[in-house]
Amino acid sequence: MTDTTNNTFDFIVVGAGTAGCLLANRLSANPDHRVLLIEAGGRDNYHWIHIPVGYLYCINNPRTDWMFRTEPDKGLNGRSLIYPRGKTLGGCSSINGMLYIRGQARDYNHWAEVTGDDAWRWENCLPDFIKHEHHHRLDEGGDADPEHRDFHGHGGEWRVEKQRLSWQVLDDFAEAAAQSGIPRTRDFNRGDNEGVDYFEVNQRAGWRWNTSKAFLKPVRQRHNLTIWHSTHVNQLLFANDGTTPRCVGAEVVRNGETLRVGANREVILSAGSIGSPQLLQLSGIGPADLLAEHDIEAVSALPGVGENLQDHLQIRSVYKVQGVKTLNTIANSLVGKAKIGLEYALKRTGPMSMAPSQLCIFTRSSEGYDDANIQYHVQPLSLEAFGQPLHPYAAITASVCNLNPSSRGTVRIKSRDPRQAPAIAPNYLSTPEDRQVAADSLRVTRRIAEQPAFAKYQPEEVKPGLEYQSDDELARLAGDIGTTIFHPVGTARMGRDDDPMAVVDSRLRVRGVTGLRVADASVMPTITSGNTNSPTLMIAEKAAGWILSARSSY
Ligand SMILES: Cc1cc2nc3c(=O)[nH]c(=O)nc-3n(C[C@H](O)[C@H](O)[C@H](O)COP(=O)(O)OP(=O)(O)OC[C@H]3O[C@@H](n4cnc5c(N)ncnc54)[C@H](O)[C@@H]3O)c2cc1C
Repeated sequence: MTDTTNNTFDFIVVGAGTAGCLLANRLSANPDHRVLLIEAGGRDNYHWIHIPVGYLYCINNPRTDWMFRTEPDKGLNGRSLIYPRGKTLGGCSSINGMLYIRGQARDYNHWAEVTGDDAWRWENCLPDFIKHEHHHRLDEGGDADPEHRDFHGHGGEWRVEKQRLSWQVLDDFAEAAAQSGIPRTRDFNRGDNEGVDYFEVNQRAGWRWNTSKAFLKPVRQRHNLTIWHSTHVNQLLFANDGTTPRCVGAEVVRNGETLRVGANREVILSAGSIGSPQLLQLSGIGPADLLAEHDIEAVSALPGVGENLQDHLQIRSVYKVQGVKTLNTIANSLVGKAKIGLEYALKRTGPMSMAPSQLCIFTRSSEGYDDANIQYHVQPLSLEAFGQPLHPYAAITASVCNLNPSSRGTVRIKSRDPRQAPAIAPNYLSTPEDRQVAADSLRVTRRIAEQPAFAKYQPEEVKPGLEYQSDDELARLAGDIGTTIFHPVGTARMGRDDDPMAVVDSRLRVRGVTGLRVADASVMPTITSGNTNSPTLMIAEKAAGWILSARSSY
């Protein structure tokens, strides 16, 4: 191994994903800080990253995806899922659905309770969402209402736009939702997201807006910022002078060579909900029995590392429809495909500018809930599974997920080899409550589909199928048709000092060591009620503030 004393920085950020790109930007804003950002994937120069519909070609593609799979899952009737995670500059923000959703105020108030730190209350998170935001309704000539500025920002790096498309069948599904009693909303992001409307997206003029373009590109010229892509971090390095172990850098593989890089002040782990617990475990921070099983010397025995995995399981109902166009029928002919390509080439609009989902609904699966506990992603298309062809008939998909599942899974290394993927076991639908919400939410889908605005298309429930009616049947069917909506969180969760399963404290410092924080989706104690990208950016914004305000290393 080459020991490169020249490779010493003030801060090392591991992982140039959603959180890592923002952190590198903020930490290098002070020219006195030497910052190294390390990313295992390559540059984000693949054209399908930037054309919105290209997420279809980035998922399950080794050029942009880690190509993980879950363990066979009992709740999914033994199925194993592909489990995409972005492997390129921008991380998952380069391959995700671009949907901009913050969650609910109660999510963050709960984090504040769990950690005992009011910094996580909704009103104290709001400024960190707003800080980097550039919201279309606040543009000159935008249609912001007077309160909009209380909730949204303008002039930040993170662009939020309106979608550049419209579908009659989705307008009518939205009307059907309203007819079923769900209120219309114009903004999902003010703390209470109940309602129906089109999603807002992270795009700029019809192109994907990922965190690499937003936070890295404008500052790449900074002399104090070094970006190493195509560089795999094998493990974190610790100095132990008999007191508390201190994280002093990382071992990386770059251009085929194994190197050590040093950090004078802090290492910030932003490798995501799979990569961060994997790296902690490989570095001797994890459950004592797991470390012993792989003969890894314990630096800090923390039983919570890799536990508490939470994800949203989307249950995809498919409705065949009559007398209206969907993407299935348009894209199934050569002329249709050509028209779609031409529209995007000329105007950056239409299906190629499409995020994976267009219409959003937050509602309750049953009367017993005080707030929305399920979310819909509705699409004017249907297919058997991602990567497979569209069905040959006109159809829509109404995918519903339980926002606050009680099932918990794990991420555990399978060997000491840093190149070997860890075992990912989400344990979906493993609690009676989650199975009940799954069954009830399928009934809510049916109720919406029965309303006059949608019933006029004579919808036929192809999946799961009206022959299934009981709780047990619907929960089992949910296991057959359910799949990840790509939101793993919680595997290095924060908590109070006396919480044995907490991995980091409320300021994201790893327990039992110094010089190391985790700042990414893995620190969430509970999953947010919605999509997880913007909450992760908010976490990174907070972390950057805390790191910069610390006078020296702690
Ligand atoms: C297909 C898909 C669709 C999604 N759709 C949406 C959506 O529409 N809206 C939404 O809000 N959220 C969505 N999400 C979720 C959201 O994108 C993630 O929650 C968020 O990006 C997580 O950010 P992160 O910083 O925690 O991790 P990541 O963005 O995954 O960043 C981690 C980075 O660390 C790197 N890394 C990992 N291990 C190592 C290592 N050993 N060495 C060096 N580098 C390493 C990775 O390559 C990656 O770049 C989606 C995710 C996916 C995958």
